[in-house]
Amino acid sequence: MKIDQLIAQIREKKTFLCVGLDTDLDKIPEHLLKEEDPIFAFNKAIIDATHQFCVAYKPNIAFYEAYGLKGWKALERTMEYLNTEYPEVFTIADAKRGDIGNTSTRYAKAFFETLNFDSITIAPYMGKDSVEPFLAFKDKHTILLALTSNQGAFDFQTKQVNGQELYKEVLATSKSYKNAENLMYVVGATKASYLSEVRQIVPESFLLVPGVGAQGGNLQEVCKYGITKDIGLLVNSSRGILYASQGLDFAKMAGDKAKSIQKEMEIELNKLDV
Ligand SMILES: O=C(O)c1cc(=O)[nH]c(=O)n1[C@@H]1O[C@H](COP(=O)(O)O)[C@@H](O)[C@H]1O
Repeated sequence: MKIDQLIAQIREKKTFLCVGLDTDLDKIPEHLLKEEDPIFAFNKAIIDATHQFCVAYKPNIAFYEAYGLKGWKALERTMEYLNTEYPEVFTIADAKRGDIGNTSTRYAKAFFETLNFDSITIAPYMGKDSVEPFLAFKDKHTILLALTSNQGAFDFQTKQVNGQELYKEVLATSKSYKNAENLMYVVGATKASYLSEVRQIVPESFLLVPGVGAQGGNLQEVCKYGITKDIGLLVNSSRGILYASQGLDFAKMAGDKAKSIQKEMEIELNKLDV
C-alpha cells in the first residue's frame, strides 16, 4: 500500500487506530474454544466489529508461532480475510526481525509476499545491510524499532552514542539507507514526551505508537508531540480492545472500545483542520 492511500483512509474514517491482534487462547471467550479454528474465529469477529473504527491491524507473530502449525494457519487465514474483505486496511506483521542480508530477504519474502503484509517491524541492531533487504520491496514498509514502550528501552536506546541517544542515532542513520522513504519507526506511547525530539529528526515519517491502553500511554500526549499535518501516527492498542469482554458480547465490546478511541482521535484530527 502507498502512504497516500493510508493517509486518505485516515482522513476518511477519522481515525489512526491500529488494532493489535495479539490473540491469546487463554484470554479469548470460552465458547470459541470449541470452534475448529478458535484463533481465526476470534480474529474474524474482532475485525468485523472494529474495521470501521481503525485503519490498521497488527498481528503480533509471537501469538501465532506459539501454537505451531495451527497458529500459522490461523495467521494465514486472518491475512486472507483482511486482504479479501477489507483490502483498504494497512497490515503490520509485528515480527521484530532483522538478520544478515541473505536471511533478511527471506523474512521479507515470507511477510511481504507469502503472507502479503503491507509492513513489518524490524530491530535495527544489525544495521544497514540487515534493513535494506526489506526496504527493497515496492509499496511495502519497514517499521524500525526506535524508542520502545518497555522499561528495558532505557538499557540501550537512551544511552549516548556519538554525542546523542542511541535511538536518535537509529533515526538519523537510517535516513541514509537505500529506499529510506519506505521507513516508519516505533516509538512507544509511554515515551510520548520524547516525540518532539523524534520529530526534529524525522519530521514527516509515520510512527507506529504502541502502548496506549494496557501499558498506560496517553493518546492526547502522543498527539501533542507527535502528530504532523499528514497525521504521521498509527496508534496501536491490543489487549485494551481485544479483551474488553470475555463473554458472548466480546466482539461488540471490542467494537465499542475501538469506537471510543476513534472518537478521541477524531477530536485530535479536527484540531489539524484536515
Ligand atoms: O512493535 C511493537 O508493536 C511494539 C513495540 C513496543 O515498543 N511496545 C509494544 O508494546 N509493542 C507491541 O505492541 C503491542 C502492545 O499490546 P498492548 O499493550 O496489549 O496494547 C504488543 O504486540 C507489543 O509486542
